Amino acid sequence: MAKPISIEVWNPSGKYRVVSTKSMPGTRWIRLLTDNDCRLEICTEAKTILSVDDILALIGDRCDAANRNGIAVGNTPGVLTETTAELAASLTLAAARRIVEADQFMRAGLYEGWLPHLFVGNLLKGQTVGVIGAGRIGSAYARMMIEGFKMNLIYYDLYQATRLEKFVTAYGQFLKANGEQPVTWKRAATMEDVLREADVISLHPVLDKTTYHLINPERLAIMKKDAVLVNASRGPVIDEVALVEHLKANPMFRVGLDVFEDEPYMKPGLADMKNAVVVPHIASASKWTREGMATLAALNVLGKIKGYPVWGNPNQVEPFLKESATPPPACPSIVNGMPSSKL
Ligand SMILES: NC(=O)c1ccc[n+]([C@@H]2O[C@H](COP(=O)([O-])OP(=O)(O)OC[C@H]3O[C@@H](n4cnc5c(N)ncnc54)[C@H](O)[C@@H]3O)[C@@H](O)[C@H]2O)c1
Ligand SMILES: O=C(O)[C@H](O)CO
Repeated sequence: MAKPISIEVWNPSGKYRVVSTKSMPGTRWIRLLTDNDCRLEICTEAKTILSVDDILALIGDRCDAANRNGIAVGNTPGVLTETTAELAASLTLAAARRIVEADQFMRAGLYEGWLPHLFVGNLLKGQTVGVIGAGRIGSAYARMMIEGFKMNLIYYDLYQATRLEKFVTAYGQFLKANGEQPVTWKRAATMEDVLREADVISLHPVLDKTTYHLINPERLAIMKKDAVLVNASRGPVIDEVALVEHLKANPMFRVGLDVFEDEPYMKPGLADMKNAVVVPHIASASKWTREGMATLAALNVLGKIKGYPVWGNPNQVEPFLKESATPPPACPSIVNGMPSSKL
């Protein structure tokens, strides 16, 4: 039997019991629930990852009907795209321009004056950015790198990224009309083509059996020796043991990682590699996104309680996020199609 889990309770006399496994940023999500007759229990345990036993202890045996009939599962896809893409772009720059190494050098008091060879890195302008998985985040990242740094694009996806291609074509024409070198795009026939050609490669596929260890020793071997590899998708997309070996053998090869194969742990040796920039799964950690996630999660719960239908497009959720407006009568995103009457 797991030990009791500490909680903070809002609106104790509320009719509907809502359990949040984490405290979340902002207060709108709390207000939305408590103003609508919910008793909100927020887990206040210091540990970040709750075990299944912990979650069972939190939910307790008071959700029998929900357990028997199946529980609606909601998510919050509409607010993560740009924030996650921006972190991938930050990792790209940090790795290409050796920001973390240089920062550590400076703080260690090692700087004795300007030197031509001090922390020389890679220029992005005019180079090729490779995107594997050109969905929502991959496409947003590609646009940032193309528009921001005038990089050419090569991408690999199972589907054609038509809007992205149109954007690059139009931006290329704009640059040309202004007397600048136009940017170009190419849809690669194979993932290997991207790995061979690109100077920067950012991974944005879903994690499934087709993308597990997508980056393996053979594929690392075909990448440019001074390439930059970024992963803000899911850790197991990279064979991290192979990556550590590759980083050791190729000091000019750099990576930026937001996610790890055995999260929260890193594979042995990774933490010692100066050519790796590592951050603790913070890609979605902007105030706007995290407050948006909390609000959308609360509205999924409320929508189910009130019997609202599911919103038509879970990626277009602006009407739910306006502080001053009443949210639409809908669940922003329910992924298992559980009807409201089942609650
Ligand atoms: N680090 C974070 O905090 C964070 C935040 C949000 C999402 N994510 C992760 O980012 C990734 C992308 O999310 P998204 O919202 O853009 O998803 P998405 O579904 O919009 O895009 C994923 C793309 O991957 C493509 N794909 C699937 N299998 C592939 C394969 N074998 N090879 C190449 N492409 C393939 C799909 O066709 C799709 O275009 C996911 O893995 C998601 O879990 C991470
Ligand atoms: O990785 C993700 O999907 C988000 O950052 C957390 O939900």
